[in-house]
Amino acid sequence: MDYRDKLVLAPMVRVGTLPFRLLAAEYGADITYGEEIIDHKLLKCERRINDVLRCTDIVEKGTESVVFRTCPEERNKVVFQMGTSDAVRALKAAQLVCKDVAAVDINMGCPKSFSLSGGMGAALLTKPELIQDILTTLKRNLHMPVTCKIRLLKSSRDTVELAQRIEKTGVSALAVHGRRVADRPRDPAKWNEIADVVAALSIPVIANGDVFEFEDFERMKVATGASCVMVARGALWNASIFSPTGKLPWEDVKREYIRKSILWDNDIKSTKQTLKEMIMHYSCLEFPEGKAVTKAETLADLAQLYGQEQYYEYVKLNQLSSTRSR
Ligand SMILES: Cc1cc2nc3c(=O)[nH]c(=O)nc-3n(C[C@H](O)[C@H](O)[C@H](O)COP(=O)(O)O)c2cc1C
Repeated sequence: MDYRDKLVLAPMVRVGTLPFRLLAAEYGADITYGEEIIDHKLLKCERRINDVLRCTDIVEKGTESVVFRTCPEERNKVVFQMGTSDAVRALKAAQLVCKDVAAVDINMGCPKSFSLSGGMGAALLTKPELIQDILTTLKRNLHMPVTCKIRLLKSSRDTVELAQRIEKTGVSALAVHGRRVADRPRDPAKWNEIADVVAALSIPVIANGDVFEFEDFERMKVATGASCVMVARGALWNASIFSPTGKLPWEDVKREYIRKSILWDNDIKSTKQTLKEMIMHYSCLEFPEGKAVTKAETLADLAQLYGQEQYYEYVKLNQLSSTRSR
């Protein structure tokens, strides 16, 4: 994986599943992160080839619950992000997915209490020895790029010091979200502190925070010196942010997202959550569309809501005939 001059879709829980990643890639994202998946969960899973959808599934053993789905089309750009607090567990979990993805990333920035209480996410930022243990264990045993994503520490000097320690582990790149753990999403990202990290490292830095228009990619590159820029909310609200020819109407992007969700039989909870996030940004969940999405129980319900019944029937028919021909 080459980390120079890339536009990157950020990891987003419940959002960064296969349809959304493929959508972002179609509009121009060079690298697409999956949602964070916790190592404990992966260790209860097995890898299955899905002959009907022609993809690979990581499925909870003894169930049909798909924890991660990927397909050959995205093999060279998908990054698997993991939550962990233990090197051995992280390695075992990564070994389950490493054949199917381009890189493995460790989340060291999540400020949510479930992460912190498990010693994961931003809890790692205060444990440089553990960071080193996790990253060197992965680097030594996985023959693929390993990266991590951090937030800013309380001073720029501390962030740079930690980033330099991380660089020494041999990671291929470092993603820096320009906010501190206590910052809220509305607080401006500190691009100047990302610039300090870029200046101190030789490996590529992936700069993240407050990109909302295509032009912001270039602005952020110039302001930080980073060669890669990562976007989360700007892509969630309109995945065509990656397109150099300008954003497409939100309605078109939403329709394409629903079609891809149908095609890849995406988890209904994930599809609904992603749609709700989009609707909350442009409209309101209390309006009829929002209420109908909230009420939807299946992809068929959503297909009907967005006038995609024919497409839904066509996809299901194809999948059925593909099942029968095996
Ligand atoms: C809905 C949502 C889910 C997120 N899930 C993750 C995650 O799984 N892993 C992670 O490292 N960051 C996660 N983040 C943080 C983003 O990756 C990103 O660092 C942050 O939103 C700042 O980027 P932005 O200003 O472009 O939104 C999430 C953010 C959002 C909005």
